Amino acid sequence: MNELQIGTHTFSSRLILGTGKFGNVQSMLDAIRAAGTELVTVALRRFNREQVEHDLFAALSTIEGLTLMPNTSGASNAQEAVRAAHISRELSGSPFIKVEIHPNPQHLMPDPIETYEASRILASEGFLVMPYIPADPVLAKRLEDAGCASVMPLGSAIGSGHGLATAEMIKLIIRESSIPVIVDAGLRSPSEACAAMEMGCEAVLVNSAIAAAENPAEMASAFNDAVKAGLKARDAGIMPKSGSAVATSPLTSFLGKTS
Ligand SMILES: CC(=O)[C@@H](O)[C@H](O)COP(=O)(O)O
Repeated sequence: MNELQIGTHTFSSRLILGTGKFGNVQSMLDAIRAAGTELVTVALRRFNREQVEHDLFAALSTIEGLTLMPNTSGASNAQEAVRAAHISRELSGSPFIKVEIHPNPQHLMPDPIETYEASRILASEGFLVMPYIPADPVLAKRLEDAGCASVMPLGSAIGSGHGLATAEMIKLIIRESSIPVIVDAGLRSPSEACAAMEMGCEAVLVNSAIAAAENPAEMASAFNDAVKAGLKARDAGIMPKSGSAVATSPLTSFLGKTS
């Protein structure tokens, strides 16, 4: 199966995990392994420079081949996000940064203006910028032109479990985009991840649906299967929809005689 290419990096897995909301560190590590994921996002505010042996960064480094994508969650404007990105690169050594600027805790919607500004600056500094954005095709194209490595439109509000509420807008983004489009946020069940892949997304980012499941590792494994199934179906060529019924019985027999 073909690989996910983000900037100069390639990944076999199309499932990106968030590391928040897990009941404990072991549950998070088990879920990451079960998901087969190679890229996880971590909020910068959760790195702990003073207690390396206990912190999340140390725990994640026990998983071989795992790449970190620090995120700027907690930043309320471009200036704060850029500062967070600089610190995160120093601490993690990762070239990836998920620009996440949502100033209003009531709905956590990304601020498109501040997100664009931070992404433009960080891309010009050589970061592999993965901005979390509203499902807006115009903004997505502007971010691509600004040098972002991918765009990550929301399926629905973070942690809401409302799935692919923005599906039609995401399809427009995919149609216009030359960089990977990754659905980030709102997915509730593996079937939605499968649908996102069938639709043409290059990957999905999931946190709440896995961390809040009764059995996070089993759910991570189910998402892993679903993402693979969606990609496989897309590559196999999904039949077009028809406005009317199309009989499955052929009008001519195998011998070429009319039935
Ligand atoms: C962890 C992270 O980056 C979240 O902000 C992300 O948007 C995931 O959303 P869900 O928790 O809805 O999967």
